[in-house]
Amino acid sequence: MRVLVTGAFGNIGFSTVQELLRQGHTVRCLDLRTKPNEQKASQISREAGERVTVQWGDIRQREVLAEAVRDQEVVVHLAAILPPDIYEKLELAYEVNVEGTRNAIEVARQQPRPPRFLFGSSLDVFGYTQDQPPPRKVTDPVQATDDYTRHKLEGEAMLKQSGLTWTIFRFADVPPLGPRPIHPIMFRIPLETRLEMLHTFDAGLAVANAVSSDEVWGKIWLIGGGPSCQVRYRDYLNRMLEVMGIGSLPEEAFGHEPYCTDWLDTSESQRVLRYQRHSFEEIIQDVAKYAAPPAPVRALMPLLRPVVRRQMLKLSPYWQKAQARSA
Ligand SMILES: O=c1ccn([C@@H]2O[C@H](COP(=O)(O)OP(=O)(O)O[C@H]3O[C@H](CO)[C@@H](O)[C@H](O)[C@H]3O)[C@@H](O)[C@H]2O)c(=O)[nH]1
Repeated sequence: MRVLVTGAFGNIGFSTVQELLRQGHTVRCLDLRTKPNEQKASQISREAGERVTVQWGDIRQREVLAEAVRDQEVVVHLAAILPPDIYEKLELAYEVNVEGTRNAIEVARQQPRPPRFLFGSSLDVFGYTQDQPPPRKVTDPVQATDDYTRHKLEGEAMLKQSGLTWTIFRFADVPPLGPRPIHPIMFRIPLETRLEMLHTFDAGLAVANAVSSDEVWGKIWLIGGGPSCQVRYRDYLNRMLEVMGIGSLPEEAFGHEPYCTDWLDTSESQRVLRYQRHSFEEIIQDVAKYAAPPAPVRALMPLLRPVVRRQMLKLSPYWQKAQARSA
Protein backbone atom coordinates (compact mmCIF):
# COMPACT_ATOMS: atom_id res chain seq x y z
CA MET A 1 0.00 0.00 0.00
CA ARG A 2 1.05 3.63 -0.46
CA VAL A 3 1.27 5.26 2.97
CA LEU A 4 2.00 8.85 3.95
CA VAL A 5 3.50 9.32 7.42
CA THR A 6 3.53 12.89 8.81
CA GLY A 7 6.09 13.44 11.56
CA ALA A 8 7.91 10.55 9.93
CA PHE A 9 11.24 11.15 11.66
CA GLY A 10 9.83 11.55 15.15
CA ASN A 11 9.89 8.86 17.82
CA ILE A 12 6.84 6.80 16.83
CA GLY A 13 7.03 8.12 13.25
CA PHE A 14 10.41 6.59 12.49
CA SER A 15 9.53 3.24 14.06
CA THR A 16 6.37 3.27 11.95
CA VAL A 17 8.23 4.08 8.73
CA GLN A 18 10.76 1.30 9.37
CA GLU A 19 8.05 -1.26 10.10
CA LEU A 20 5.90 -0.24 7.11
CA LEU A 21 8.91 -0.69 4.83
CA ARG A 22 9.71 -4.04 6.43
CA GLN A 23 6.14 -5.12 5.64
CA GLY A 24 6.56 -4.17 1.97
CA HIS A 25 4.62 -0.89 1.80
CA THR A 26 5.67 2.18 -0.15
CA VAL A 27 6.16 5.08 2.22
CA ARG A 28 6.14 8.85 1.77
CA CYS A 29 7.73 10.64 4.71
CA LEU A 30 6.70 14.21 5.53
CA ASP A 31 8.57 16.14 8.20
CA LEU A 32 10.41 19.35 9.02
CA ARG A 33 13.90 19.71 7.59
CA THR A 34 16.18 19.56 10.64
CA LYS A 35 19.66 18.05 11.00
CA PRO A 36 18.51 14.96 12.98
CA ASN A 37 15.61 14.44 10.56
CA GLU A 38 17.97 14.68 7.57
CA GLN A 39 20.17 11.99 9.12
CA LYS A 40 17.21 9.64 9.54
CA ALA A 41 16.06 10.42 5.98
CA SER A 42 19.47 9.47 4.58
CA GLN A 43 19.51 6.27 6.62
CA ILE A 44 16.07 5.15 5.48
CA SER A 45 16.70 6.11 1.84
CA ARG A 46 19.89 4.03 1.89
CA GLU A 47 18.04 1.05 3.37
CA ALA A 48 14.81 1.15 1.37
CA GLY A 49 15.76 2.72 -1.96
CA GLU A 50 12.82 3.64 -4.18
CA ARG A 51 10.11 2.41 -1.81
CA VAL A 52 10.61 5.50 0.32
CA THR A 53 10.33 9.16 -0.63
CA VAL A 54 10.96 12.14 1.59
CA GLN A 55 9.10 15.44 1.43
CA TRP A 56 10.25 18.31 3.64
CA GLY A 57 7.57 20.74 4.75
CA ASP A 58 5.39 22.34 7.37
CA ILE A 59 1.90 20.90 7.94
CA ARG A 60 0.59 24.39 8.70
CA GLN A 61 0.75 24.98 4.94
CA ARG A 62 -2.13 23.27 3.19
CA GLU A 63 -0.28 23.11 -0.15
CA VAL A 64 2.46 21.04 1.54
CA LEU A 65 -0.15 18.48 2.57
CA ALA A 66 -1.88 18.61 -0.81
CA GLU A 67 1.34 17.46 -2.42
CA ALA A 68 2.05 14.86 0.27
CA VAL A 69 -1.43 13.27 0.38
CA ARG A 70 -1.85 12.95 -3.41
CA ASP A 71 -2.14 9.27 -4.51
CA GLN A 72 -1.81 7.88 -1.00
CA GLU A 73 -4.03 5.02 0.22
CA VAL A 74 -3.45 5.63 3.93
CA VAL A 75 -2.42 8.73 5.89
CA VAL A 76 -0.73 8.17 9.27
CA HIS A 77 -0.83 11.58 10.91
CA LEU A 78 1.71 11.83 13.72
CA ALA A 79 3.24 15.31 13.31
CA ALA A 80 2.70 17.25 16.53
CA ILE A 81 4.30 19.35 19.25
CA LEU A 82 4.22 17.46 22.55
CA PRO A 83 4.86 18.21 26.22
CA PRO A 84 7.08 19.56 27.57
CA ASP A 85 8.00 21.62 24.45
CA ILE A 86 4.38 22.58 23.89
CA TYR A 87 4.27 24.70 27.07
CA GLU A 88 6.93 27.03 25.68
CA LYS A 89 5.22 27.59 22.30
CA LEU A 90 1.49 27.42 22.81
CA GLU A 91 0.48 29.44 19.76
CA LEU A 92 2.71 27.55 17.38
CA ALA A 93 1.55 24.27 18.94
CA TYR A 94 -2.10 25.17 18.31
CA GLU A 95 -1.32 25.92 14.67
CA VAL A 96 0.58 22.66 14.23
CA ASN A 97 -1.57 20.34 16.34
CA VAL A 98 -5.03 21.66 15.48
CA GLU A 99 -4.75 23.63 12.23
CA GLY A 100 -2.16 21.19 10.82
CA THR A 101 -4.50 18.29 11.58
CA ARG A 102 -7.39 20.18 10.00
CA ASN A 103 -5.25 20.68 6.89
CA ALA A 104 -4.38 16.99 6.69
CA ILE A 105 -8.04 15.95 7.07
CA GLU A 106 -9.36 18.52 4.57
CA VAL A 107 -6.79 17.63 1.95
CA ALA A 108 -7.53 13.91 2.42
CA ARG A 109 -11.26 14.59 1.94
CA GLN A 110 -10.61 16.44 -1.31
CA GLN A 111 -8.87 13.49 -2.98
CA PRO A 112 -10.72 11.70 -5.81
CA ARG A 113 -10.22 8.51 -3.73
CA PRO A 114 -9.89 9.70 -0.12
CA PRO A 115 -7.22 7.78 1.83
CA ARG A 116 -7.91 6.05 5.12
CA PHE A 117 -6.70 8.18 8.01
CA LEU A 118 -4.95 7.14 11.24
CA PHE A 119 -4.52 9.84 13.88
CA GLY A 120 -1.94 9.56 16.67
CA SER A 121 -3.51 10.65 19.95
CA SER A 122 -2.58 10.04 23.57
CA LEU A 123 -3.85 8.39 26.74
CA ASP A 124 -3.46 11.85 28.32
CA VAL A 125 -6.98 12.64 27.06
CA PHE A 126 -8.42 10.60 29.95
CA GLY A 127 -7.27 13.37 32.30
CA TYR A 128 -6.44 12.75 35.97
CA THR A 129 -7.54 9.20 36.71
CA GLN A 130 -5.19 7.93 39.42
CA ASP A 131 -8.07 8.04 41.92
CA GLN A 132 -10.05 5.56 39.81
CA PRO A 133 -9.49 1.82 39.64
CA PRO A 134 -7.31 0.85 36.65
CA PRO A 135 -7.17 0.06 33.80
CA ARG A 136 -8.57 2.82 31.58
CA LYS A 137 -10.95 1.51 28.95
CA VAL A 138 -11.66 3.00 25.57
CA THR A 139 -15.23 3.76 26.70
CA ASP A 140 -14.04 5.87 29.69
CA PRO A 141 -14.89 9.60 29.64
CA VAL A 142 -12.24 12.02 28.40
CA GLN A 143 -11.25 15.32 29.95
CA ALA A 144 -9.00 18.09 28.60
CA THR A 145 -6.55 19.19 31.28
CA ASP A 146 -4.09 21.29 29.24
CA ASP A 147 -3.36 22.53 25.72
CA TYR A 148 -1.96 19.19 24.58
CA THR A 149 -5.05 17.23 25.58
CA ARG A 150 -7.32 19.93 24.17
CA HIS A 151 -5.48 19.74 20.84
CA LYS A 152 -5.64 15.95 20.74
CA LEU A 153 -9.37 15.90 21.58
CA GLU A 154 -10.04 18.51 18.92
CA GLY A 155 -8.12 16.42 16.38
CA GLU A 156 -10.07 13.29 17.35
CA ALA A 157 -13.40 15.12 17.03
CA MET A 158 -12.53 16.63 13.64
CA LEU A 159 -11.53 13.27 12.27
CA LYS A 160 -14.64 11.46 13.53
CA GLN A 161 -16.82 14.08 11.84
CA SER A 162 -14.81 14.16 8.60
CA GLY A 163 -16.58 11.41 6.68
CA LEU A 164 -13.18 9.76 6.10
CA THR A 165 -12.48 6.15 7.01
CA TRP A 166 -10.67 6.84 10.27
CA THR A 167 -8.96 5.26 13.25
CA ILE A 168 -7.51 6.86 16.37
CA PHE A 169 -4.60 5.45 18.37
CA ARG A 170 -4.24 6.68 21.94
CA PHE A 171 -0.65 5.84 22.79
CA ALA A 172 0.75 5.05 26.24
CA ASP A 173 4.18 6.41 27.26
CA VAL A 174 6.65 5.68 24.44
CA PRO A 175 10.19 6.72 25.43
CA PRO A 176 12.35 7.62 22.42
CA LEU A 177 15.56 5.74 21.63
CA GLY A 178 17.77 8.78 21.60
CA PRO A 179 19.16 11.45 23.86
CA ARG A 180 16.50 13.31 25.82
CA PRO A 181 17.47 16.41 27.80
CA ILE A 182 16.66 16.36 31.49
CA HIS A 183 13.58 18.55 32.04
CA PRO A 184 11.98 19.78 35.30
CA ILE A 185 8.76 17.98 34.27
CA MET A 186 10.39 14.77 35.58
CA PHE A 187 9.83 16.07 39.13
CA ARG A 188 6.22 17.05 38.49
CA ILE A 189 5.08 13.40 38.31
CA PRO A 190 4.28 11.78 41.70
CA LEU A 191 6.40 8.68 42.24
CA GLU A 192 3.36 6.48 42.93
CA THR A 193 1.77 7.31 39.55
CA ARG A 194 0.65 4.29 37.52
CA LEU A 195 2.46 4.39 34.18
CA GLU A 196 2.21 2.13 31.14
CA MET A 197 5.22 1.97 28.88
CA LEU A 198 5.40 0.91 25.23
CA HIS A 199 8.53 0.16 23.22
CA THR A 200 8.80 2.48 20.23
CA PHE A 201 9.24 -0.53 17.90
CA ASP A 202 5.97 -1.99 19.22
CA ALA A 203 4.22 1.35 18.62
CA GLY A 204 5.49 1.30 15.03
CA LEU A 205 4.39 -2.32 14.65
CA ALA A 206 0.87 -1.48 15.90
CA VAL A 207 0.52 1.31 13.35
CA ALA A 208 1.95 -0.72 10.49
CA ASN A 209 -0.31 -3.68 11.30
CA ALA A 210 -3.30 -1.31 11.39
CA VAL A 211 -2.64 -0.12 7.85
CA SER A 212 -3.51 -3.52 6.40
CA SER A 213 -6.15 -4.47 8.99
CA ASP A 214 -9.87 -4.46 8.22
CA GLU A 215 -10.85 -4.33 11.88
CA VAL A 216 -9.37 -1.05 13.10
CA TRP A 217 -11.44 1.48 11.15
CA GLY A 218 -14.16 3.58 12.74
CA LYS A 219 -12.79 2.91 16.25
CA ILE A 220 -10.50 4.32 18.92
CA TRP A 221 -7.71 2.03 20.21
CA LEU A 222 -5.63 2.05 23.36
CA ILE A 223 -2.04 1.20 22.46
CA GLY A 224 0.26 0.29 25.37
CA GLY A 225 2.80 -2.35 26.30
CA GLY A 226 0.32 -4.54 28.20
CA PRO A 227 0.49 -5.95 31.74
CA SER A 228 4.27 -6.54 31.64
CA CYS A 229 4.77 -2.81 31.00
CA GLN A 230 2.44 -1.53 33.73
CA VAL A 231 4.65 -0.02 36.41
CA ARG A 232 4.83 2.91 38.82
CA TYR A 233 6.72 6.04 37.83
CA ARG A 234 9.11 5.24 40.69
CA ASP A 235 10.04 1.89 39.03
CA TYR A 236 10.75 3.49 35.68
CA LEU A 237 12.67 6.46 37.01
CA ASN A 238 14.79 4.49 39.45
CA ARG A 239 15.72 1.88 36.85
CA MET A 240 16.74 4.64 34.42
CA LEU A 241 18.73 6.52 37.05
CA GLU A 242 20.37 3.25 38.08
CA VAL A 243 21.49 2.34 34.53
CA MET A 244 22.79 5.88 34.11
CA GLY A 245 24.88 5.49 37.27
CA ILE A 246 23.09 8.35 39.06
CA GLY A 247 21.11 6.39 41.66
CA SER A 248 17.61 7.16 42.92
CA LEU A 249 16.77 10.71 44.00
CA PRO A 250 15.14 11.76 47.31
CA GLU A 251 11.35 11.47 47.64
CA GLU A 252 11.03 15.16 48.61
CA ALA A 253 12.16 16.15 45.10
CA PHE A 254 8.88 14.95 43.60
CA GLY A 255 5.46 16.55 43.43
CA HIS A 256 2.07 15.25 44.54
CA GLU A 257 -0.28 16.95 42.11
CA PRO A 258 -2.10 14.41 39.91
CA TYR A 259 -0.62 13.69 36.49
CA CYS A 260 -2.40 12.45 33.33
CA THR A 261 -1.33 8.89 32.76
CA ASP A 262 -2.53 5.42 33.71
CA TRP A 263 -2.61 1.72 32.91
CA LEU A 264 -4.66 0.77 29.88
CA ASP A 265 -6.89 -2.10 28.86
CA THR A 266 -5.11 -3.14 25.67
CA SER A 267 -6.62 -6.64 25.37
CA GLU A 268 -8.62 -5.68 22.27
CA SER A 269 -5.82 -3.80 20.50
CA GLN A 270 -3.41 -6.66 21.19
CA ARG A 271 -5.94 -9.22 19.91
CA VAL A 272 -6.32 -7.35 16.64
CA LEU A 273 -2.84 -5.91 16.12
CA ARG A 274 -0.42 -8.36 17.80
CA TYR A 275 2.18 -5.72 18.58
CA GLN A 276 3.26 -6.20 22.22
CA ARG A 277 6.70 -7.76 21.84
CA HIS A 278 8.87 -5.98 24.41
CA SER A 279 8.76 -6.12 28.22
CA PHE A 280 9.42 -3.23 30.61
CA GLU A 281 12.97 -4.42 31.21
CA GLU A 282 13.67 -4.60 27.46
CA ILE A 283 12.42 -1.03 27.10
CA ILE A 284 14.79 0.08 29.87
CA GLN A 285 17.74 -1.71 28.29
CA ASP A 286 17.09 -0.21 24.84
CA VAL A 287 16.45 3.31 26.11
CA ALA A 288 19.55 3.07 28.32
CA LYS A 289 21.75 2.34 25.29
CA TYR A 290 21.09 5.94 24.23
CA ALA A 291 20.49 7.67 27.54
CA ALA A 292 23.40 6.20 29.48
CA PRO A 293 26.65 8.18 29.29
CA PRO A 294 29.50 6.84 27.10
CA ALA A 295 31.89 4.30 28.69
CA PRO A 296 34.66 6.80 29.69
CA VAL A 297 32.12 9.03 31.47
CA ARG A 298 30.49 5.98 33.09
CA ALA A 299 33.90 5.00 34.50
CA LEU A 300 34.11 8.42 36.13
CA MET A 301 30.51 8.30 37.36
CA PRO A 302 31.30 7.45 41.00
CA LEU A 303 33.24 10.75 41.10
CA LEU A 304 30.80 12.79 39.02
CA ARG A 305 27.70 11.42 40.71
CA PRO A 306 27.34 14.02 43.51
CA VAL A 307 27.69 16.89 41.03
CA VAL A 308 25.23 15.38 38.55
CA ARG A 309 22.70 14.72 41.34
CA ARG A 310 23.05 18.27 42.64
CA GLN A 311 22.50 19.70 39.13
CA MET A 312 19.45 17.52 38.61
CA LEU A 313 17.93 18.41 41.96
CA LYS A 314 18.33 22.11 41.15
CA LEU A 315 15.59 21.55 38.55
CA SER A 316 13.10 20.43 41.19
CA PRO A 317 10.99 23.23 42.76
CA TYR A 318 9.84 20.70 45.40
CA TRP A 319 13.43 19.97 46.40
CA GLN A 320 14.27 23.68 46.54
CA LYS A 321 11.30 24.26 48.85
CA ALA A 322 12.21 21.31 51.06
CA GLN A 323 15.77 22.62 51.34
CA ALA A 324 14.58 26.13 52.20
CA ARG A 325 12.29 24.70 54.92
CA SER A 326 15.08 22.69 56.54
CA ALA A 327 17.63 25.56 56.34
O1 LIG B 1 5.52 21.67 13.15
C1 LIG B 1 5.89 20.51 13.31
C2 LIG B 1 6.28 20.00 14.57
C3 LIG B 1 6.70 18.70 14.65
N1 LIG B 1 6.75 17.91 13.53
C4 LIG B 1 7.26 16.55 13.62
O2 LIG B 1 6.40 15.74 14.40
C5 LIG B 1 7.15 14.65 14.94
C6 LIG B 1 6.78 14.49 16.41
O3 LIG B 1 7.49 13.43 16.94
P1 LIG B 1 8.01 13.34 18.45
O4 LIG B 1 8.15 14.69 19.02
O5 LIG B 1 9.19 12.43 18.48
O6 LIG B 1 6.78 12.68 19.21
P2 LIG B 1 6.28 11.15 19.29
O7 LIG B 1 6.65 10.57 20.62
O8 LIG B 1 6.62 10.37 18.09
O9 LIG B 1 4.70 11.46 19.30
C7 LIG B 1 3.75 10.52 18.80
O10 LIG B 1 2.94 10.09 19.87
C8 LIG B 1 2.21 11.11 20.54
C9 LIG B 1 1.43 10.42 21.64
O11 LIG B 1 2.30 9.89 22.58
C10 LIG B 1 1.28 11.80 19.58
O12 LIG B 1 0.69 12.89 20.25
C11 LIG B 1 2.08 12.34 18.39
O13 LIG B 1 1.20 12.90 17.43
C12 LIG B 1 2.89 11.22 17.75
O14 LIG B 1 3.77 11.73 16.74
C13 LIG B 1 8.65 15.00 14.72
O15 LIG B 1 9.14 14.23 13.64
C14 LIG B 1 8.62 16.46 14.34
O16 LIG B 1 9.69 16.86 13.49
C15 LIG B 1 6.32 18.39 12.30
O17 LIG B 1 6.33 17.69 11.30
N2 LIG B 1 5.89 19.68 12.23
